[in-house]
Order: sequence, then structure tokens, then C-alpha cells
Amino acid sequence: MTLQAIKYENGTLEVLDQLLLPKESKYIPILGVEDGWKVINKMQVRGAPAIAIVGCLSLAVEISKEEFEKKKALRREVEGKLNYLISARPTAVNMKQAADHLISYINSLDNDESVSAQEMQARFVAAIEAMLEKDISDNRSIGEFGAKAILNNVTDGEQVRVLTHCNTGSLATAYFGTALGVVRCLHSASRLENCYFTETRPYNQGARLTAYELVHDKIPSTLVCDSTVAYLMKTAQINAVVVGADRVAANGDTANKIGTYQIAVVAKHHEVPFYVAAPLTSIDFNVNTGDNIVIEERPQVEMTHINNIRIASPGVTCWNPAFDVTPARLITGIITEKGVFRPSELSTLQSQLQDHKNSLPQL
Ligand SMILES: CSC[C@H]1O[C@H](OP(=O)(O)O)[C@H](O)[C@@H]1O
Repeated sequence: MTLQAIKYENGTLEVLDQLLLPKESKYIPILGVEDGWKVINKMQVRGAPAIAIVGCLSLAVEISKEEFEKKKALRREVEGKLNYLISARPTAVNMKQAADHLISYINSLDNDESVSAQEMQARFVAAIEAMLEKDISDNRSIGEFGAKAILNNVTDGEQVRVLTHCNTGSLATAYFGTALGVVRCLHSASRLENCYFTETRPYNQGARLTAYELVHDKIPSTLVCDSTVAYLMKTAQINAVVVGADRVAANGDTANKIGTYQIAVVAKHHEVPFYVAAPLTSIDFNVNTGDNIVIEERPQVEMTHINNIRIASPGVTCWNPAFDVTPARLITGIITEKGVFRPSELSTLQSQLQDHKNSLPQL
């Protein structure tokens, strides 16, 4: 078993085909942007941070093989390819944020007369490669902040029972994960009694991917059907829910995997703290509320078939939104690499958080 979704070294990129997990662990070579777009769009690679990292690395692979006499030719190619990669999936903001950052960076290199075309190419590729380590570092910070926030709500030494949804671990990021990183930190601190996680129909990120990660790491956990969540919170005294995010609006409304909203409603009813775990690159201050977030709808075959076996009657009509939006009023805290914030604090912190994002080593 491996938990490395992304393998990158010296201009060579491979990704784990997550459509085949858990039955088969197979890596796909990514030779350029077209390959990157396809594996993201088909969800062979998925997860908001992983989408941005694989998309940008596919560009790094492609331009590393080319020679640019003119800086402007390199800048034009980078801008066009990044805008193309954004189109692979619309809801997660991380690819758009990374593209905006990289376009700003390459424009600054283009405008710096002391930088040659070759140096511009090398520094641009290095900036993308830095995304891998930064994501892992951010995830470990998110994990520590999130575990501390959850443990602050219980008595000293008490072990906690948490619920998570979808897959937000090493298979959704460069490694370690966001919400699942919080679970890993609770387990490392010997404070996790059990992690309940949903199967997450129809792609089954929970049953196929989160189960794969938690079994691999020998973390105490229990798989539940999506329909079990309300009964679980009624009977199992869940201490906290922690989920990931694809796009957090400026007011804290959060787009995440379909089913997150109903879990938040049930958590509110049972007075269970509900946390969103996400890096700052998932916060979109250009979107005021969740009403403005585009929700991706996926092909209905993803509902009517499992492993190419039909489970729904031919001719059936389906609705398959891949995400929903949880209103900020249902969210206790947003766990980032800079700390845990109430949704209402995001807008007041916007300048600080924006400055931090801008201070990133160019990503
Ligand atoms: C670490 S955030 C992962 C985020 O992305 C997932 O969506 P998908 O599997 O469709 O890419 C889900 O919403 C997770 O919370």
C-alpha cells in the first residue's frame, strides 16, 4: 500500500490513479498539461490541494522540456496553460489561486530586465516545485491547530470520537492531509478513541480512499454509510466533526463534498462542534458568500454504476452535484495553517491572511 498520490522528481511526474483504489495501486505518467488536465477532470487525481499541485507540476514538466529564447513567449505560454488547467474542475479554488500567484510571479520575472529567459524558466519551475513541501508543512500545522481546538472542548486526557467526510488525507494533498491531518495528530497524541468516516457516495472517497489511509496508518476508525450520520451523532457522543474544503467564501460559507451540508445541520441539532480544515489557499476573498460558488455537476454514470456494474435502472434521471455549500452559521471554526478562525473573523483578518498568502515563497 502507498499513500503517495503524487510522485515528482527532476521534471518527471507520476500520479496514483485513484479510480482504481483500493483494488489496484497504479501510477500514471504525466507528460504535460494535457495529461494533467485529463487526470484532474476524470478524478484520477482529486482533492483541492492535490488538483492545484498536479496541475501546476504538469506545467512544470511541460516547460522544462522546452527552450525559450524570448521571455514574453514563456510568459504567454504559462498564462495560457494555467488558464486551461483551471477549467478542469470549477469548484475547488486552489488551482485558480495557484494560477493567479504564478501568473503574477512570471510577470514580475518578465519585467525584471536582470533576469534572462533561462533563469526565468528555472525560477518559475522551482516556484512550482516548492508547492509540494509547502503543502505538507501547511497540513502539519493544520493538523496541530485542529487537534488542539478539538481537545480544548474536552477534559484533560479524555479521548475523542470524531466524524469526517470524503477524503482529505494524503490522497487529496501532497501528504498528511487537512481534516485527516487533524485525525492523524489526534492519534499521534494518543487522544483519538475513534474516527468515524462516511463512505461518501457516489465516488466513495471515504470507503475507497479514507479507509485505505486509516487502515494503512493503523488509526482506530469506523466506516459508516452516509445515511448513518444522524443516528451516529444521536448514539455515539461525537466530540467534533472535521471536514475539508474546496472553496471558502469571504464570509466563511464553505463549498465541500456533497453531503457536508447535511452533516453540519445534524451537528448543529446535536450541538457537536463542526470544523472546516483548509489551507489559506482555499479561501477565496473574491467570493463574498457561498451563493457565488460554482457547484460542479458530474456525469450521472458515476451514480448509476459502481466499477462499471449498473446499480440503477436504465432510463433513470439523476442529479449529481459533486459539492454543496455549508453556511458559516453552522461552522464552529475554520482550521488553517495560521490558526483556527471563526467564520466572522475571516473578513476582519482578510488583510493579514492576504498578506500571508502574498508572503508565500511565491506560492
Ligand atoms: C483536502 S480537501 C479535499 C476536498 O476535495 C474533495 O473533493 P473531490 O474528491 O471531488 O476532489 C472533497 O470535497 C474534500 O473535502
